[in-house]
Amino acid sequence: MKLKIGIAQVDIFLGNPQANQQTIIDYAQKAAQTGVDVLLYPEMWQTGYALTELDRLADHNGDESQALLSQLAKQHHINIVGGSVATQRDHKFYNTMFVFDRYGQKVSEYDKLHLFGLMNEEKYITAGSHSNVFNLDGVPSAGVICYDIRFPEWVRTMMATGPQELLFVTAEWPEQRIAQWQTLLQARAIENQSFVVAANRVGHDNDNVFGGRSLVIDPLGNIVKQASD
Ligand SMILES: NC(=O)CCC(=O)C(=O)O
Repeated sequence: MKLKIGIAQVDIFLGNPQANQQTIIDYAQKAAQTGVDVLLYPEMWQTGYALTELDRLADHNGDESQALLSQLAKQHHINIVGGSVATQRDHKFYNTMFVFDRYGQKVSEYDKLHLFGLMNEEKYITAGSHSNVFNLDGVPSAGVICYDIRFPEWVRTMMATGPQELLFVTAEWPEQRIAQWQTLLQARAIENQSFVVAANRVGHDNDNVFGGRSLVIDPLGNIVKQASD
């Protein structure tokens, strides 16, 4: 099975879902025009890390994000690994990935399990409790969110269940640790003998400059493609 992968390595407007939704719409269109089978978006693409404004910004049950991603998947007939968005459920906030198949059907929903203290995530966000495996065009796959890649045993346990052949990673990974980004992703590819597809955002927010360098890595750890900063 051969899959053409699209990675949306985009900037994110802090606390501005409308502007960010337009970016996501534009990239789905570009992906469809170039025959992409699976499109991956970055972490927290609706809002960025506007964590102090989650009361106002978090997507209730993820309804708005899910409707948009489902519609784009169906309209363009592409699978979408929807990065992640800030969601609100039962008076708690989560960092949630939604995955949709080509027919607009949701195939997975995952709340980030390892919260990143250096970006204050654990002060505002509730950790998820389960892993994230799904099947896209017959390819067994898994998805993780940013800091999750620093937990190799946990990733390995999830990847071994299939075994999963493809690991999708969505991120807001700062430039200052970008060398670790690459090394960690190559390690996850090698130890799981799987492809790794990783989307990192570019641009900056009030606290961080983000490093881009989105990657596709083969099961031997070789870099198949790497974006710039
Ligand atoms: N958004 C994140 O989880 C960032 C993780 C990160 O930067 C790291 O070094 O780990």
